[in-house]
Amino acid sequence: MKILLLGKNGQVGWELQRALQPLGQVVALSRFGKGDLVGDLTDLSGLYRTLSNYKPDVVVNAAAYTAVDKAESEPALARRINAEAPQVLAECMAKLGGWLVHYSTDYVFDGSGDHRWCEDQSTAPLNVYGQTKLAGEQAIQASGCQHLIFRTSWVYAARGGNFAKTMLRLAAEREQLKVIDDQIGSPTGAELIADITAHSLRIADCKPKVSGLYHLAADGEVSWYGYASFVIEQARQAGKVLAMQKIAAITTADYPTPAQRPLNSRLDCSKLRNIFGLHLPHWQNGVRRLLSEYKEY
Ligand SMILES: NC(=O)C1=CN([C@@H]2O[C@H](COP(=O)(O)OP(=O)(O)OC[C@H]3O[C@@H](n4cnc5c(N)ncnc54)[C@H](OP(=O)(O)O)[C@@H]3O)[C@@H](O)[C@H]2O)C=CC1
Ligand SMILES: Cc1cn([C@H]2C[C@H](O)[C@@H](COP(=O)(O)OP(=O)(O)O[C@H]3O[C@@H](C)C(=O)[C@@H](O)[C@H]3O)O2)c(=O)[nH]c1=O
Repeated sequence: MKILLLGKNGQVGWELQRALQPLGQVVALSRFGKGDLVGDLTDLSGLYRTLSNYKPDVVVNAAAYTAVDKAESEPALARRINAEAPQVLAECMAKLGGWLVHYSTDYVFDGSGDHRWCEDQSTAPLNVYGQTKLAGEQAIQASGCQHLIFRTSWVYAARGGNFAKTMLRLAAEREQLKVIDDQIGSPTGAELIADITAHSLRIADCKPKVSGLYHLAADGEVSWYGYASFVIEQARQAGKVLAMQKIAAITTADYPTPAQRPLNSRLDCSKLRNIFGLHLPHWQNGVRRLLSEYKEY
């Protein structure tokens, strides 16, 4: 299998570099590309040329515009990277007859209710990032290419920026933290996402019917406040000295941000479980592992 990985230095991209190796020949690109291969998702004609010449069997797109608040003031750039580039990738893979693996987000939903969202439920993103990610999904689906789109949530990894690492940094610097307690979701490790991707691709290679959209999030649920409390408690138990004396649970209304975020980010992952036979571990398992491996911590 000839695999082209885009976004190799992101949280998920970094883990994919490891997880995809056993599947075949992997060429991994950052935004700076390699030789004639273009890796910059803003360069649509360069992407088209790269895929047409290189002719991969699989493109795995881990590159994205992920700055949720900043996207509100850079909608054109977010759309280019999250929607227009995936459309080019999908149209090329439709012509080549290959697979496109792509990642999307819980932020495509409006966050109403307290149920777990299924893949076929109505989307209504509250912010620019979510709107552009949804447009990317839709372009891939419309292209007719064979695809695996994994909608995941609250991604963390030892490498890269994420909420858990922000909380550890703030807890080391400040006496008090205030964290939102009414947005509920499931922190999901990049390592897990990469391993599930590799497993699913192996199955997809012999079963083209699995092409489609899947929810992929760790089991269980928690608020950002509960997640932060868990991370800080684990750090303390491991002997880390923190300045933080108090962590206060606040509401979304108490923490205004440029981008509105959904209250209910619970994803129902039964489709992934049924089609691929995969049981996703509880979010605490992966977060414990992150903390035991995270060097600076
Ligand atoms: N992070 C999260 O909490 C969640 C992420 N997702 C989705 O999962 C996927 C992976 O996310 P994650 O690994 O966390 O994201 P990261 O922000 O860690 O990584 C994104 C990568 O995209 C790259 N990138 C940004 N702009 C461009 C560009 N113009 N051309 C090429 N590469 C570019 C970045 O490059 P550089 O390093 O050079 O900046 C970075 O390596 C994305 O599709 C994201 O939308 C879904 C749910 C939650
Ligand atoms: C730093 C901080 C954040 N928060 C809140 C703000 C926000 O509602 C929540 C998470 O903040 P962040 O900005 O880290 O997370 P955010 O960038 O919104 O995370 C999202 O990223 C994109 C890419 C996704 O696809 C989503 O699944 C999700 O992971 O925590 C606090 O309550 N207190 C704090 O001190």
